[in-house]
Amino acid sequence: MLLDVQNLGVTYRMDGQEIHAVNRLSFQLQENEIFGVVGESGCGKSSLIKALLRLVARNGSVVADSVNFQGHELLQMPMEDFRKSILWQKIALVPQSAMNSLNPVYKVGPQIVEAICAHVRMSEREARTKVNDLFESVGLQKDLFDSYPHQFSGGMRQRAMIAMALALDPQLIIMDEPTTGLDVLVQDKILKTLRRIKNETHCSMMIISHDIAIMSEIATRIGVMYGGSFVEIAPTMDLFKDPSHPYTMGLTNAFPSIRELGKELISIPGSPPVMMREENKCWFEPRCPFSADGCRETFPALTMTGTNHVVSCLRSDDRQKLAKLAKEKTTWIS
Ligand SMILES: Nc1ncnc2c1ncn2[C@@H]1O[C@H](COP(=O)(O)OP(=O)(O)OP(=O)(O)O)[C@@H](O)[C@H]1O
Repeated sequence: MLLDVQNLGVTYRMDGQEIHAVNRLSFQLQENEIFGVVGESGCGKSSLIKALLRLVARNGSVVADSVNFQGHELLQMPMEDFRKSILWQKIALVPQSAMNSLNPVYKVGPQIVEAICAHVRMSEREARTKVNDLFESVGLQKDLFDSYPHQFSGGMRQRAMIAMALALDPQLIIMDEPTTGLDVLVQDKILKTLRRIKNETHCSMMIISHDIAIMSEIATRIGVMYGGSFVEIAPTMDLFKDPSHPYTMGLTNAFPSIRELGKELISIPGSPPVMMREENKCWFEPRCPFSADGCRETFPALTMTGTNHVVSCLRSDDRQKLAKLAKEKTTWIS
Protein backbone atom coordinates (compact mmCIF):
# COMPACT_ATOMS: atom_id res chain seq x y z
CA MET A 1 0.00 0.00 0.00
CA LEU A 2 1.20 3.49 -0.87
CA LEU A 3 -1.01 5.72 1.27
CA ASP A 4 -3.33 4.96 4.16
CA VAL A 5 -5.59 7.76 5.41
CA GLN A 6 -7.67 7.18 8.52
CA ASN A 7 -10.30 9.60 9.81
CA LEU A 8 -9.02 12.77 8.21
CA GLY A 9 -10.72 16.05 9.07
CA VAL A 10 -10.17 19.61 7.82
CA THR A 11 -11.95 22.44 9.63
CA TYR A 12 -11.82 26.10 8.63
CA ARG A 13 -12.60 28.92 11.04
CA MET A 14 -14.04 32.06 9.53
CA ASP A 15 -15.98 34.93 11.10
CA GLY A 16 -16.37 32.97 14.34
CA GLN A 17 -17.87 29.98 12.53
CA GLU A 18 -16.54 26.55 11.64
CA ILE A 19 -16.74 24.78 8.28
CA HIS A 20 -16.03 21.07 8.34
CA ALA A 21 -14.73 20.73 4.78
CA VAL A 22 -13.37 17.20 5.24
CA ASN A 23 -15.01 14.97 7.77
CA ARG A 24 -14.04 11.49 9.05
CA LEU A 25 -12.56 10.59 5.67
CA SER A 26 -10.69 7.31 5.20
CA PHE A 27 -9.21 5.63 2.14
CA GLN A 28 -6.17 3.74 0.88
CA LEU A 29 -4.14 4.18 -2.27
CA GLN A 30 -2.37 1.27 -3.87
CA GLU A 31 0.76 1.29 -5.95
CA ASN A 32 0.37 1.69 -9.71
CA GLU A 33 -3.26 2.81 -9.71
CA ILE A 34 -5.17 5.85 -10.91
CA PHE A 35 -7.56 6.81 -8.16
CA GLY A 36 -10.24 9.30 -9.18
CA VAL A 37 -11.95 11.52 -6.64
CA VAL A 38 -15.31 12.91 -7.81
CA GLY A 39 -17.91 15.12 -6.21
CA GLU A 40 -19.74 18.42 -6.64
CA SER A 41 -18.12 21.76 -6.04
CA GLY A 42 -17.65 22.38 -2.32
CA CYS A 43 -17.63 18.71 -1.24
CA GLY A 44 -14.06 19.06 0.03
CA LYS A 45 -11.92 17.66 -2.82
CA SER A 46 -9.35 20.46 -2.79
CA SER A 47 -9.24 20.52 1.01
CA LEU A 48 -8.47 16.79 0.96
CA ILE A 49 -5.44 17.18 -1.30
CA LYS A 50 -4.26 20.30 0.51
CA ALA A 51 -4.38 18.33 3.77
CA LEU A 52 -2.31 15.49 2.26
CA LEU A 53 0.26 18.01 0.98
CA ARG A 54 0.14 20.12 4.16
CA LEU A 55 -0.95 23.16 2.19
CA VAL A 56 -4.17 23.97 4.06
CA ALA A 57 -4.73 27.72 4.54
CA ARG A 58 -3.86 29.28 7.90
CA ASN A 59 -7.48 29.45 9.02
CA GLY A 60 -7.76 25.68 8.58
CA SER A 61 -6.79 22.88 10.96
CA VAL A 62 -6.15 19.27 10.02
CA VAL A 63 -6.66 16.23 12.24
CA ALA A 64 -6.33 12.52 11.47
CA ASP A 65 -5.81 9.20 13.21
CA SER A 66 -3.21 8.49 10.53
CA VAL A 67 -1.96 9.70 7.16
CA ASN A 68 0.67 7.09 6.42
CA PHE A 69 2.72 7.26 3.23
CA GLN A 70 5.13 4.34 2.91
CA GLY A 71 5.72 4.26 6.67
CA HIS A 72 5.94 8.05 7.10
CA GLU A 73 3.24 9.69 9.22
CA LEU A 74 2.90 12.76 6.99
CA LEU A 75 1.11 15.02 9.47
CA GLN A 76 3.58 14.25 12.26
CA MET A 77 6.77 14.95 10.29
CA PRO A 78 8.57 18.24 10.98
CA MET A 79 7.53 20.59 8.17
CA GLU A 80 11.11 20.99 6.97
CA ASP A 81 11.58 17.21 6.60
CA PHE A 82 8.23 16.96 4.83
CA ARG A 83 9.24 19.65 2.33
CA LYS A 84 12.71 18.18 1.80
CA SER A 85 11.91 14.51 1.49
CA ILE A 86 8.23 14.11 0.56
CA LEU A 87 6.88 17.10 -1.34
CA TRP A 88 7.79 16.87 -5.05
CA GLN A 89 10.26 14.04 -4.41
CA LYS A 90 7.67 11.43 -3.46
CA ILE A 91 4.34 13.21 -3.84
CA ALA A 92 3.96 15.83 -6.56
CA LEU A 93 1.07 18.13 -7.35
CA VAL A 94 -0.37 19.35 -10.62
CA PRO A 95 -2.44 22.27 -9.35
CA GLN A 96 -5.81 23.35 -10.69
CA SER A 97 -4.71 26.40 -12.60
CA ALA A 98 -1.65 25.67 -14.72
CA MET A 99 -1.49 29.29 -15.88
CA ASN A 100 -1.13 30.69 -12.37
CA SER A 101 1.47 28.11 -11.43
CA LEU A 102 4.01 29.14 -14.04
CA ASN A 103 5.93 32.38 -13.61
CA PRO A 104 4.85 34.50 -16.61
CA VAL A 105 8.15 36.39 -16.96
CA TYR A 106 10.34 33.32 -16.94
CA LYS A 107 10.85 30.78 -19.74
CA VAL A 108 9.14 27.46 -19.03
CA GLY A 109 12.08 25.04 -19.46
CA PRO A 110 14.45 26.99 -17.17
CA GLN A 111 11.68 27.21 -14.51
CA ILE A 112 11.53 23.43 -14.36
CA VAL A 113 15.34 23.14 -14.37
CA GLU A 114 15.48 25.51 -11.41
CA ALA A 115 12.81 23.53 -9.55
CA ILE A 116 14.80 20.31 -10.04
CA CYS A 117 18.10 21.87 -8.94
CA ALA A 118 16.42 23.31 -5.82
CA HIS A 119 15.38 19.84 -4.69
CA VAL A 120 18.06 17.36 -5.77
CA ARG A 121 21.79 17.41 -6.32
CA MET A 122 21.94 17.62 -10.07
CA SER A 123 24.03 19.84 -12.32
CA GLU A 124 22.20 22.37 -14.47
CA ARG A 125 23.31 20.53 -17.60
CA GLU A 126 21.89 17.21 -16.32
CA ALA A 127 18.68 18.95 -15.28
CA ARG A 128 18.33 20.49 -18.77
CA THR A 129 18.70 17.05 -20.34
CA LYS A 130 16.12 15.68 -17.91
CA VAL A 131 13.65 18.47 -18.74
CA ASN A 132 14.13 17.91 -22.48
CA ASP A 133 13.33 14.21 -21.93
CA LEU A 134 10.30 15.17 -19.82
CA PHE A 135 9.05 17.53 -22.52
CA GLU A 136 9.24 14.66 -24.97
CA SER A 137 7.45 12.25 -22.65
CA VAL A 138 4.52 14.65 -22.06
CA GLY A 139 4.29 15.44 -25.78
CA LEU A 140 5.82 18.94 -25.83
CA GLN A 141 8.21 19.88 -28.61
CA LYS A 142 11.75 20.45 -27.39
CA ASP A 143 11.94 23.92 -28.93
CA LEU A 144 9.30 25.07 -26.44
CA PHE A 145 11.96 24.82 -23.71
CA ASP A 146 12.87 28.46 -24.22
CA SER A 147 9.33 29.79 -24.64
CA TYR A 148 7.34 31.87 -22.15
CA PRO A 149 4.08 30.60 -20.58
CA HIS A 150 1.96 33.01 -22.66
CA GLN A 151 3.28 31.30 -25.81
CA PHE A 152 1.76 28.00 -24.59
CA SER A 153 -1.88 27.00 -25.20
CA GLY A 154 -3.95 25.79 -22.22
CA GLY A 155 -3.22 22.16 -23.06
CA MET A 156 0.52 22.85 -23.48
CA ARG A 157 0.66 24.58 -20.10
CA GLN A 158 -1.06 21.61 -18.51
CA ARG A 159 1.56 19.33 -20.12
CA ALA A 160 4.33 21.57 -18.78
CA MET A 161 2.87 21.25 -15.27
CA ILE A 162 2.74 17.47 -15.68
CA ALA A 163 6.40 17.54 -16.77
CA MET A 164 7.23 19.60 -13.67
CA ALA A 165 5.41 17.10 -11.44
CA LEU A 166 7.34 14.20 -13.02
CA ALA A 167 10.69 15.91 -12.64
CA LEU A 168 11.76 14.17 -9.43
CA ASP A 169 10.28 10.75 -10.26
CA PRO A 170 7.56 10.83 -7.56
CA GLN A 171 5.65 7.71 -6.53
CA LEU A 172 2.38 9.63 -6.33
CA ILE A 173 1.12 12.48 -8.50
CA ILE A 174 -1.93 14.38 -7.29
CA MET A 175 -3.82 16.32 -9.95
CA ASP A 176 -6.50 18.87 -9.25
CA GLU A 177 -8.97 19.04 -12.17
CA PRO A 178 -6.27 18.36 -14.83
CA THR A 179 -8.59 18.76 -17.81
CA THR A 180 -11.00 21.48 -16.66
CA GLY A 181 -11.22 24.38 -19.12
CA LEU A 182 -9.66 22.42 -22.00
CA ASP A 183 -11.60 21.49 -25.12
CA VAL A 184 -12.67 17.85 -25.54
CA LEU A 185 -9.92 16.89 -28.01
CA VAL A 186 -7.20 18.38 -25.81
CA GLN A 187 -8.77 16.68 -22.76
CA ASP A 188 -8.60 13.37 -24.56
CA LYS A 189 -4.93 13.86 -25.47
CA ILE A 190 -4.04 14.80 -21.88
CA LEU A 191 -5.83 11.70 -20.56
CA LYS A 192 -3.93 9.51 -23.05
CA THR A 193 -0.66 11.10 -21.97
CA LEU A 194 -1.45 10.46 -18.30
CA ARG A 195 -2.29 6.81 -19.00
CA ARG A 196 0.95 6.35 -20.91
CA ILE A 197 3.03 8.02 -18.19
CA LYS A 198 1.45 5.81 -15.54
CA ASN A 199 2.23 2.69 -17.58
CA GLU A 200 5.81 3.79 -18.21
CA THR A 201 6.71 5.05 -14.74
CA HIS A 202 4.40 2.82 -12.61
CA CYS A 203 3.64 5.80 -10.40
CA SER A 204 0.21 6.16 -8.80
CA MET A 205 -2.06 9.06 -9.59
CA MET A 206 -4.85 10.64 -7.61
CA ILE A 207 -7.02 12.76 -9.88
CA ILE A 208 -9.63 15.17 -8.60
CA SER A 209 -12.58 16.08 -10.83
CA HIS A 210 -16.21 17.11 -10.65
CA ASP A 211 -16.76 15.21 -13.92
CA ILE A 212 -17.54 11.53 -13.44
CA ALA A 213 -17.47 11.00 -17.24
CA ILE A 214 -13.80 12.04 -17.37
CA MET A 215 -13.08 9.77 -14.42
CA SER A 216 -14.65 6.81 -16.16
CA GLU A 217 -12.08 7.29 -18.96
CA ILE A 218 -8.96 7.41 -16.83
CA ALA A 219 -9.41 6.11 -13.28
CA THR A 220 -8.90 2.48 -12.31
CA ARG A 221 -10.81 3.11 -9.06
CA ILE A 222 -13.14 5.93 -8.08
CA GLY A 223 -13.97 7.50 -4.72
CA VAL A 224 -17.21 9.50 -4.64
CA MET A 225 -17.09 12.38 -2.15
CA TYR A 226 -20.07 14.02 -0.52
CA GLY A 227 -20.13 16.29 2.50
CA GLY A 228 -16.41 15.94 3.16
CA SER A 229 -16.27 12.12 3.12
CA PHE A 230 -16.14 9.26 0.69
CA VAL A 231 -19.64 7.82 0.40
CA GLU A 232 -18.58 5.11 -2.06
CA ILE A 233 -15.27 3.72 -3.34
CA ALA A 234 -15.08 1.06 -6.04
CA PRO A 235 -13.13 -0.14 -9.08
CA THR A 236 -14.36 2.03 -11.98
CA MET A 237 -16.30 -0.68 -13.84
CA ASP A 238 -18.07 -1.80 -10.64
CA LEU A 239 -19.03 1.76 -9.73
CA PHE A 240 -20.91 2.15 -13.00
CA LYS A 241 -22.28 -1.39 -13.07
CA ASP A 242 -23.39 -1.51 -9.45
CA PRO A 243 -23.65 2.03 -8.01
CA SER A 244 -24.51 1.46 -4.37
CA HIS A 245 -24.91 4.95 -2.87
CA PRO A 246 -27.93 7.04 -3.95
CA TYR A 247 -25.58 9.99 -4.58
CA THR A 248 -23.48 7.89 -6.99
CA MET A 249 -26.70 6.75 -8.69
CA GLY A 250 -27.67 10.41 -9.09
CA LEU A 251 -24.23 11.42 -10.37
CA THR A 252 -24.13 8.72 -13.02
CA ASN A 253 -27.63 9.80 -14.18
CA ALA A 254 -26.48 13.36 -14.61
CA PHE A 255 -23.68 12.67 -17.11
CA PRO A 256 -23.93 11.58 -20.72
CA SER A 257 -22.69 8.09 -21.48
CA ILE A 258 -21.26 6.71 -24.69
CA ARG A 259 -22.81 3.32 -23.82
CA GLU A 260 -26.32 4.75 -23.35
CA LEU A 261 -26.65 7.13 -26.28
CA GLY A 262 -29.72 9.32 -26.07
CA LYS A 263 -30.31 8.65 -22.37
CA GLU A 264 -32.14 11.41 -20.53
CA LEU A 265 -29.91 13.31 -18.12
CA ILE A 266 -31.42 13.68 -14.66
CA SER A 267 -29.91 16.10 -12.18
CA ILE A 268 -29.99 15.76 -8.41
CA PRO A 269 -32.25 18.44 -6.93
CA GLY A 270 -30.95 20.59 -4.06
CA SER A 271 -27.42 21.70 -3.30
CA PRO A 272 -24.49 20.28 -1.38
CA PRO A 273 -24.30 21.01 2.35
CA VAL A 274 -22.04 23.54 4.04
CA MET A 275 -21.15 21.67 7.18
CA MET A 276 -21.07 24.05 10.11
CA ARG A 277 -21.21 21.27 12.71
CA GLU A 278 -20.08 17.69 13.01
CA GLU A 279 -23.24 15.67 13.17
CA ASN A 280 -24.05 12.00 13.37
CA LYS A 281 -26.18 11.79 10.27
CA CYS A 282 -25.97 11.07 6.57
CA TRP A 283 -25.27 14.42 4.91
CA PHE A 284 -26.97 13.34 1.69
CA GLU A 285 -30.24 12.53 3.49
CA PRO A 286 -32.01 15.87 2.70
CA ARG A 287 -31.51 15.26 -1.06
CA CYS A 288 -31.93 11.48 -0.99
CA PRO A 289 -35.11 10.02 -2.50
CA PHE A 290 -34.54 6.81 -0.54
CA SER A 291 -33.91 8.13 2.96
CA ALA A 292 -35.23 5.99 5.77
CA ASP A 293 -35.57 5.98 9.54
CA GLY A 294 -32.12 6.21 11.00
CA CYS A 295 -30.49 8.23 8.20
CA ARG A 296 -30.81 11.40 10.29
CA GLU A 297 -29.33 9.78 13.38
CA THR A 298 -26.38 7.80 12.02
CA PHE A 299 -23.21 8.65 10.15
CA PRO A 300 -23.01 5.42 8.13
CA ALA A 301 -19.59 3.76 8.19
CA LEU A 302 -18.11 2.49 4.92
CA THR A 303 -19.10 -1.17 4.55
CA MET A 304 -18.16 -3.75 1.91
CA THR A 305 -20.69 -4.52 -0.82
CA GLY A 306 -18.32 -6.29 -3.19
CA THR A 307 -14.63 -6.88 -3.92
CA ASN A 308 -12.85 -3.61 -3.11
CA HIS A 309 -16.27 -1.92 -3.18
CA VAL A 310 -17.35 0.04 -0.09
CA VAL A 311 -20.35 2.28 0.52
CA SER A 312 -21.67 4.36 3.41
CA CYS A 313 -25.42 3.98 3.21
CA LEU A 314 -27.85 2.37 5.64
CA ARG A 315 -29.87 1.08 2.67
CA SER A 316 -26.98 -0.56 0.83
CA ASP A 317 -28.65 -4.00 1.02
CA ASP A 318 -31.45 -2.60 -1.20
CA ARG A 319 -29.00 -1.08 -3.70
CA GLN A 320 -30.09 -3.03 -6.78
CA LYS A 321 -33.73 -2.10 -6.29
CA LEU A 322 -32.79 1.54 -5.58
CA ALA A 323 -30.47 1.76 -8.61
CA LYS A 324 -33.40 0.80 -10.85
CA LEU A 325 -35.65 3.42 -9.23
CA ALA A 326 -32.86 6.02 -9.49
CA LYS A 327 -33.01 5.82 -13.29
CA GLU A 328 -36.58 7.18 -13.21
CA LYS A 329 -36.87 10.97 -13.38
CA THR A 330 -39.95 10.91 -11.11
CA THR A 331 -37.90 9.36 -8.30
CA TRP A 332 -35.85 12.53 -8.03
CA ILE A 333 -38.75 14.95 -8.49
CA SER A 334 -40.92 13.46 -5.77
N1 LIG B 1 -9.70 28.86 3.44
C1 LIG B 1 -11.00 28.59 3.63
N2 LIG B 1 -11.70 29.25 4.57
C2 LIG B 1 -13.01 28.97 4.79
N3 LIG B 1 -13.70 28.04 4.11
C3 LIG B 1 -13.07 27.37 3.15
C4 LIG B 1 -11.69 27.61 2.85
N4 LIG B 1 -11.31 26.77 1.83
C5 LIG B 1 -12.41 26.05 1.52
N5 LIG B 1 -13.46 26.40 2.32
C6 LIG B 1 -14.83 25.80 2.31
O1 LIG B 1 -14.70 24.40 2.50
C7 LIG B 1 -15.67 23.69 1.74
C8 LIG B 1 -14.93 22.70 0.82
O2 LIG B 1 -14.18 23.46 -0.14
P1 LIG B 1 -13.18 22.77 -1.18
O3 LIG B 1 -12.55 23.85 -1.99
O4 LIG B 1 -12.29 21.84 -0.45
O5 LIG B 1 -14.20 21.92 -2.07
P2 LIG B 1 -14.05 21.40 -3.58
O6 LIG B 1 -14.86 20.16 -3.65
O7 LIG B 1 -12.63 21.31 -3.94
O8 LIG B 1 -14.75 22.55 -4.40
P3 LIG B 1 -14.31 23.15 -5.84
O9 LIG B 1 -14.48 22.02 -6.82
O10 LIG B 1 -15.30 24.25 -6.03
O11 LIG B 1 -12.89 23.63 -5.68
C9 LIG B 1 -16.47 24.75 0.99
O12 LIG B 1 -17.64 25.02 1.73
C10 LIG B 1 -15.54 25.95 0.97
O13 LIG B 1 -16.25 27.16 0.90
